[in-house]
Amino acid sequence: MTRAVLSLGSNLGDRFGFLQGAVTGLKEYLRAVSPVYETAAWGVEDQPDFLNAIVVVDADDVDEWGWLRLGQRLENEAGRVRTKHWGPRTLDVDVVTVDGVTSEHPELSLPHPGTPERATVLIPWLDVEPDAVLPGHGPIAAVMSGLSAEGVRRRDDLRLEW
Ligand SMILES: Nc1ncnc2c1ncn2[C@@H]1O[C@H](COP(=O)(O)OP(=O)(O)OP(=O)(O)O)[C@@H](O)[C@H]1O
Ligand SMILES: Nc1nc2c(c(=O)[nH]1)N=C(CO)CN2
Repeated sequence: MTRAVLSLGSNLGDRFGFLQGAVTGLKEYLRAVSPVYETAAWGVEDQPDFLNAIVVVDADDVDEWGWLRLGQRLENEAGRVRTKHWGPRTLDVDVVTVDGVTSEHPELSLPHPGTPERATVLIPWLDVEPDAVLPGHGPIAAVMSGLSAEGVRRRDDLRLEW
């Protein structure tokens, strides 16, 4: 059994529809789905706000590479066009962690190296797994306590169905 935490993001087109499409595509594996957050863009700041959410998935027959491929398939189904690094996208699916797996492979780095700096990942993750631990960094609540939550706003009017 591999349990994974995936982060979903969208800042182009029907943002909520793309997140809902990803959740629907993961239906058979879902264990938890976070609230949706409207978040100011980090990295390249001159782009539209994102919607971000976290899902927890698990499966007997999907390993870490399987989660990556599944995420990439969902991105492609959302019509994602790869343009610039950290640029706007219809759907981004990042593999945040896979239980028991660390990797420094350039195509699959685990835990995802951006996680300790990203309130856009940690805040929704805390909603669904308040006691989670980020390997190498400690409890996610402690990691988040060192970051600002500015620009991360919960959208209670948007609920992902699963
Ligand atoms: N944990 C991971 N989850 C998803 N992709 C990863 C991971 N580790 C490495 N990658 C690789 O990152 C590459 C680029 O992904 P992508 O274009 O989505 O990056 P990005 O979303 O712009 O930036 P970031 O990865 O910092 O969020 C992919 O080809 C993928 O193989
Ligand atoms: N708020 C926010 N900003 C981003 C995000 C994201 O998911 N949320 N993803 C990016 C590329 O991975 C770049 N910037």
